[in-house]
Amino acid sequence: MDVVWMLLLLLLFPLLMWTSSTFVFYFKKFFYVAWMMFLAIVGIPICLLKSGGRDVENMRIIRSMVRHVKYLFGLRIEVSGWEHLQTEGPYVIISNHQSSLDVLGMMEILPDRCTTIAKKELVYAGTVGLICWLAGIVFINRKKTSDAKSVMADAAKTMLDEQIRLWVFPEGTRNQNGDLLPFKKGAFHLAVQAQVPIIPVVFSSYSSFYLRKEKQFKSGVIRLRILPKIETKGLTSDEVSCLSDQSHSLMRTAFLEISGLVAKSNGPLKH
Ligand SMILES: CCCCCCCCCCCCCCC(=O)SCCNC(=O)CCNC(=O)[C@H](O)C(C)(C)COP(=O)(O)OP(=O)(O)OC[C@H]1O[C@@H](n2cnc3c(N)ncnc32)[C@H](O)[C@@H]1OP(=O)(O)O
Ligand SMILES: CCCCCCCC/C=C\CCCCCCCC(=O)OC[C@@H](O)COP(=O)(O)O
Repeated sequence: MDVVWMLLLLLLFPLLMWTSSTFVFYFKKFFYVAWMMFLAIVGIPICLLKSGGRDVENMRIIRSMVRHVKYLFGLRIEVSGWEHLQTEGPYVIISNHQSSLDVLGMMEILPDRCTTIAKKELVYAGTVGLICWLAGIVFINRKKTSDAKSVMADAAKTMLDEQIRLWVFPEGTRNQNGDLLPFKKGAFHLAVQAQVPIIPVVFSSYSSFYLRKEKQFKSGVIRLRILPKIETKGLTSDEVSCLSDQSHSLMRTAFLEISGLVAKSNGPLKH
């Protein structure tokens, strides 16, 4: 009887993959999480052997382990503006955030000695959480601004002491509304406190291949544009709002351009 069920399932699987885009969506989502968990199981001992504990250098291991994943999902990543990452010393990278798939684009361009700021809940994500901790990811409690601010102030000092770069998602959450959300201020305070440049990175809209609400996950292209650095030397906390607005405007323009979208007088966007 078990064999009959097995055969039925084996027949049903390709049929569902062929006929149901919803099935494909859930299968790919499940496979993405499962594969990342598996990669982390392999990566954790490698990190421990190489660096003996929590160390930003472990990000190199994650980077090299994750780079093939785009092929498994039929995704192509086109990067422009590489020259803007040729900057010595610490800096803050800011990017828009649409989905956990952003990790694929992130690992495509992640500079050496660069880690990220993430919500504290991620540390509990099983093996992925553990490898994130080992790679020096800075966890913040988004619900407690004062805690998050003090963790980020410490991060500003560590960046300088240990020559570390930090990647921040200034929208503060995942967003697939076809536009950028208003920016939170943490990334800009961080850069001003450390007096380091900001390098904006923009991911094109995933709406042509990945739609959460419509349950679609097809093959597609992610365009990644690295923008010129924005200096913060001499700026004070009074100029943070201005810096945030300037970055938002530059990134929104790039987002629209590389996504093939047009803005309707700052309102909703159309293809
Ligand atoms: C082998 C396989 C392995 C696979 C593993 C792959 C690993 C890859 C990991 C990828 C991880 C991706 C994770 C992504 C995320 O988790 S995104 C979510 C978390 N990130 C953020 O939220 C960052 C952005 N948020 C902020 O920066 C916020 O500003 C925050 C600090 C959290 C505060 O939030 P909030 O209060 O809601 O917002 P405001 O910005 O409006 O701030 C309120 C006032 O506080 C002032 N402020 C903010 N920050 C600071 C600061 N650092 N210092 C001083 N003051 C600060 C801000 O100016 C506001 O005051 P005013 O209104 O200006 O007076
Ligand atoms: C004990 C098992 C728990 C299982 C949990 C599975 C966790 C996911 C595991 C693998 C996914 C691939 C690695 C991606 C890491 C990226 C994390 C991410 O993108 O987090 C979302 C966060 O930016 C914003 O979240 P909100 O939308 O604001 O909330």
